[in-house]
Amino acid sequence: MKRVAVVGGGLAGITAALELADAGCAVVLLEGRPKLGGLTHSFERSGRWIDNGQHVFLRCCTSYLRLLDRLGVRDQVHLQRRLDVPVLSGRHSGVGRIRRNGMPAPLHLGPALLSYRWLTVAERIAAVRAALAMRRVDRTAAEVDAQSFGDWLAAHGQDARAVEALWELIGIATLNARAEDASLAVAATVFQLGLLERSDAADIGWSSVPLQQLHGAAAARALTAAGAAVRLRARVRVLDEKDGGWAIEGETYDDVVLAVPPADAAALLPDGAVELPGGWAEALGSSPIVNAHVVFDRVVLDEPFVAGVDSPLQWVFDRGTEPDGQYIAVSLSAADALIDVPVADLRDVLVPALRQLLPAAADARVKEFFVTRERNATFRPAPGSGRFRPGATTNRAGLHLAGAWTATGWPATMEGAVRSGEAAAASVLNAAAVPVPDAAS
Ligand SMILES: Cc1cc2nc3c(=O)[nH]c(=O)nc-3n(C[C@H](O)[C@H](O)[C@H](O)COP(=O)(O)OP(=O)(O)OC[C@H]3O[C@@H](n4cnc5c(N)ncnc54)[C@H](O)[C@@H]3O)c2cc1C
Repeated sequence: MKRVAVVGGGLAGITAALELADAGCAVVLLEGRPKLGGLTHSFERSGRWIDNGQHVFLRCCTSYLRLLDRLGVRDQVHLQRRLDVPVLSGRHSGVGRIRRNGMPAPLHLGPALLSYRWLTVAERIAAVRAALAMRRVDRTAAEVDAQSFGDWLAAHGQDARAVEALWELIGIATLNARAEDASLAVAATVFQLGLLERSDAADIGWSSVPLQQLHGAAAARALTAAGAAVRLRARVRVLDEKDGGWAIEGETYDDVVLAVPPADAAALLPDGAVELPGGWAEALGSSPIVNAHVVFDRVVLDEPFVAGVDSPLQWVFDRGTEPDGQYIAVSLSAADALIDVPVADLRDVLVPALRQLLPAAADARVKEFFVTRERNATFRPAPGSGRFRPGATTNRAGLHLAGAWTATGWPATMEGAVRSGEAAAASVLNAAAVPVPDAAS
């Protein structure tokens, strides 16, 4: 029986550990923090469960959905029957909608784009043309990775308004980067797999329960039931090669899966284990996400979520109505300019913006306002970042890598993390990864 240590208990490590335990390996999962779930976690505050940041997924996230099945929590997420995003403006009244019809791709989005309220008719036609051209981008080519998504949009007739009110509406939330700062290859992955290749791919899903319950707690149960040992508060500081295996804190393993963030991986990897340029972890970098949590004294949002244009707000989520109010989360991605702004200053900007976007909030009283900040929420999917993303198999026998930042082709998402965990498990088992269809039926 192979003895495997999985270091890191985020979605990547959870997936690798479960797959390896299911395949008959003796698995020990070592997580530095007191709970599993990594960047998807929750905490209790004033009697409410708060997620560190709103998370959504798409129907095309087939590996993530398979993990939810394995964890026995698929019934704890909600998945739209059909993509429908209400888009509100901070300057004008009315609702634009990005939604699909029942037609096959790419016709499923045509009517919505051609009637999209926040663009002129000429911009809508140009957007349809660009969307069709985006279907043909080779997302696997290194020269495409080196190009900027923003440059590509400009070269395909997308003006600043179309970038802001359409492409970045989706792009910033999924890439955690502005178009000009994002690799065309990573953007093409999102738009091709998420929107343009299958009509149902972009139906949006979200958890109906706190993320800690959906991922961390469910994973601890599933791993224990599968015979894996879960060790919390077990931060790994050194990885030693020993007798053809690997030693961690005095115990030896045949294989190790390092499923930790890039900087932690760089610190633990032996010299020469990956063929990446020196300083790769710093070069990959990280990008922040800020969430503002606002409790109003009445219901102000009667949709599960809305997106904003002409507004500092990006996406606004209903986090639950309460007997005397509603809890709203505002998710702000690519938040470099906001990550260090004091709470009071964020409140001064975001609460008036909420009142402008949501008419029902105009006279509502704010009962609570607080902020969660994730400085290292994702790696930066900058043009050329692909060359800093290693695959699951390293140059050292028995040493494997996982994490949303590894070479999955995806931006740093839950789907990317789970896919990387699958790839690492396949690398340990010395087997080809089981091909996953790109979108669930
Ligand atoms: C606020 C926010 C919003 C997001 N929104 C979305 C979204 O809407 N949709 C989406 O798909 N994705 C979203 N993401 C991204 C998604 O959460 C991540 O891509 C994914 O969870 C990363 O999983 P991971 O396992 O690769 O890494 P991590 O979750 O970072 O897990 C790594 C784990 O390793 C542990 N660790 C580190 N060093 C050591 C060590 N030396 N020893 C032991 N353990 C160690 C860490 O404690 C951590 O638990 C969001 C992220 C954030 C922060």
